[in-house]
Amino acid sequence: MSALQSVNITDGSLTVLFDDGTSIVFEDVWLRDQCRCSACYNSTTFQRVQHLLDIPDVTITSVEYDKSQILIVWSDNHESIYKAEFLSEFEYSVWTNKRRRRPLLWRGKEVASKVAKVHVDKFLNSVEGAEIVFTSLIDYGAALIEGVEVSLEATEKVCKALGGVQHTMFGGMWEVTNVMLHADTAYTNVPLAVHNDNTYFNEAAGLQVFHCLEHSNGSGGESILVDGFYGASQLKKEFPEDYEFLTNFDLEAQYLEDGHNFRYAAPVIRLDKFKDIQQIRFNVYDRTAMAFSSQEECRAYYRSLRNLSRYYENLECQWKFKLVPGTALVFDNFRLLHGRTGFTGKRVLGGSYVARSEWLNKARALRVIN
Ligand SMILES: C[N+](C)(C)CCCC[C@H](N)C(=O)O
Ligand SMILES: O=C(O)CCC(=O)C(=O)O
Repeated sequence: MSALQSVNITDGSLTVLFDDGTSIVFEDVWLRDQCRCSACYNSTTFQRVQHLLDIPDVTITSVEYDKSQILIVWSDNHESIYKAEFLSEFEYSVWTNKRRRRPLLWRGKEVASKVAKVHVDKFLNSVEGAEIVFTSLIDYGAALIEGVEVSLEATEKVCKALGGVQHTMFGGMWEVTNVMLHADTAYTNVPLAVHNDNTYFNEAAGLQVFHCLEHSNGSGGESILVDGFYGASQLKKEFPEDYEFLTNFDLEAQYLEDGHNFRYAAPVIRLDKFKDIQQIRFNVYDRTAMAFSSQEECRAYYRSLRNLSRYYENLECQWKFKLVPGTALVFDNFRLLHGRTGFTGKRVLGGSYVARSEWLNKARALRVIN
């Protein structure tokens, strides 16, 4: 941990030099906003006591410090203490790097040997087991939970431990069979090209959990996963203008069913403020018929989607495997695309969605991510 070396008041800000050479300039309003005294901060709820508009317009009157903390006396005679360890977290590159992720991109079945395979008892009953699963979800976007009793109830316990059952119009825990419970081809036995779910929701499901509860009197029904971030990264290298288009153009998607008309438009490749890929929303089936502002925009739409899709449809980029009863697959619906081969016979897929906020919360609580 960096110790304080010097502290200087420079009109309206404080320049703090740490003994590792790091220098950070803090504005007075920021410092007052971070005061952690009992009048300014509720240490039980981790919330500020006062409104932003009630932060007084004050100046720093005096500063005292040693290696581990700073005492500021304000022009309204309020006193604030700041620990060196707290302040050191706000060096911009340190602060931003803590929030950036570096997923381990993968291409095809090589990932099978890398994703976590954890027994359900270890996942549910040990911190280590949970850490392994969430680390695999962060690194590769998938994990396998083995030894799960072949029932929806046992699968639900896994979904809850991942962050909770996310309820949508499809229900909470669902059983997917080739019976048209909903107006969607998932409830058939036809092949499904790899896709992300819920491109028509304002926020897509975070995780999907698939547990094949039964497949009898038939064949096929293999699951397919592909790393959506890998494909998008390849598109950026080989077709940069298409990448640019798909990170800016709002593609509209829709889900229609009796009594339901979900519709949402967003980029197929969503970037965060660091220009890192944050989400893929790729589903060839749920696209609406769109009007375009120009012929060029229309042709860019088809060209860029097809170029991206070629990575996702490239068999060398796909991990194809048969889910068997007892093993629950969990994967990141913001990153991985999933699909299946056609099948015959009776096939029952149990599972649920898990909201992104909820599973990232679990991963953060485990300190798998910041
Ligand atoms: C069965 N389960 C609820 C998982 C999916 C339901 C259909 C999802 C739709 N095909 C989409 O891509 O969003
Ligand atoms: O049946 C499967 O294996 C997957 C179905 C699917 O893609 C979905 O439910 O979104």
